[in-house]
Amino acid sequence: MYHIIINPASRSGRGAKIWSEQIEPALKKSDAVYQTYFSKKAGEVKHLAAQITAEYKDDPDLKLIVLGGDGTVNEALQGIADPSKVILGYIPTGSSNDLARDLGIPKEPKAALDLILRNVAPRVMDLGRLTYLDKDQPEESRLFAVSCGIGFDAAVCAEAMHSPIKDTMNRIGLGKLTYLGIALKQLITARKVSCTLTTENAVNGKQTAFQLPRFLFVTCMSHRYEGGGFMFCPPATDNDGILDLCCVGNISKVLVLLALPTAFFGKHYFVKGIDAYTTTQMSITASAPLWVHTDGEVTRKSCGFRVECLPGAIRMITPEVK
Ligand SMILES: Nc1ncnc2c1ncn2[C@@H]1O[C@H](COP(=O)(O)OP(=O)(O)OP(=O)(O)O)[C@@H](O)[C@H]1O
Repeated sequence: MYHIIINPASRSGRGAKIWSEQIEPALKKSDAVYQTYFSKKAGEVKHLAAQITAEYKDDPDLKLIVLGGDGTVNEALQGIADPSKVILGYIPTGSSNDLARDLGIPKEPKAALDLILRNVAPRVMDLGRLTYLDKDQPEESRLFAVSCGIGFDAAVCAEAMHSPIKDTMNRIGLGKLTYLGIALKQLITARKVSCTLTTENAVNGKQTAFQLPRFLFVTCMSHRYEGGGFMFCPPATDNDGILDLCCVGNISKVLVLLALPTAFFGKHYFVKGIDAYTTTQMSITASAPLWVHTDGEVTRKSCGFRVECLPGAIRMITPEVK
């Protein structure tokens, strides 16, 4: 049986339409056995995933299908009791869809459903786990599928989540322009603070600490794309047990503006001050609290956190073995 969690609010309400006009009719025509779970408000996807995985905890191959954007998948991950028992399918209806982009899952929802119904063998995929280490606040962890980050990229997500024009722009198919506008504004106003980044060498386990004075952002990726197609980490592979980092240090904002379009093609490392690292786990301590995101979901500002790769933590329905 397929357990399908639906975020009707994804892409400013298009999720509901895609479900009722494309996915539900196709499912009814098929012989698939399924149960649906609609989120009614933000935060509910986590509870639905927790409820399903608790109720079917004895099923080692629980088929959990998420219809929504990257943020919906991220929320579902927070609720799944034991990811190793879950086979995750994804029907992308968000505006960024970076997870689907990297996995090769069709962006056309009906084609994504067809892939799920074809019953292809799932493959393992790494997850990341971010644990906040702020003093005076309880330790809290969040899983992520695509990436997590601190600084500019998270600030863009934070503002986009509450942007009054995002819905209107999404409705007329120009959602990406919202992000572009917010990114420009955030770039102008971004406060650069310093941080210490500690990585662990993926091969020999050796730890290295870097000082990044006045950094703009650090993103830690399991997949290649974030932010709607920016290929910040071209070598990132989601089943190698390694996380890839893109660190944007103390470079002029004009240079950042020049480098950002090249990041769509993964060519931004020509700029001195943008550096790539690989790690199995890393920690970051910033001199002031900054926004932090996991898969574009922003819940708080933080001065420090640890990130680790959870190799092969979940099984994912994808078109081909990478
Ligand atoms: N019924 C609902 N009403 C409002 N918000 C919801 C609902 N269900 C889930 N959410 C919220 O929607 C957000 C996830 O949206 P998601 O990122 O998947 O789509 P999107 O915003 O269209 O895509 P993108 O992030 O790519 O722009 C989460 O923050 C989640 O809490």
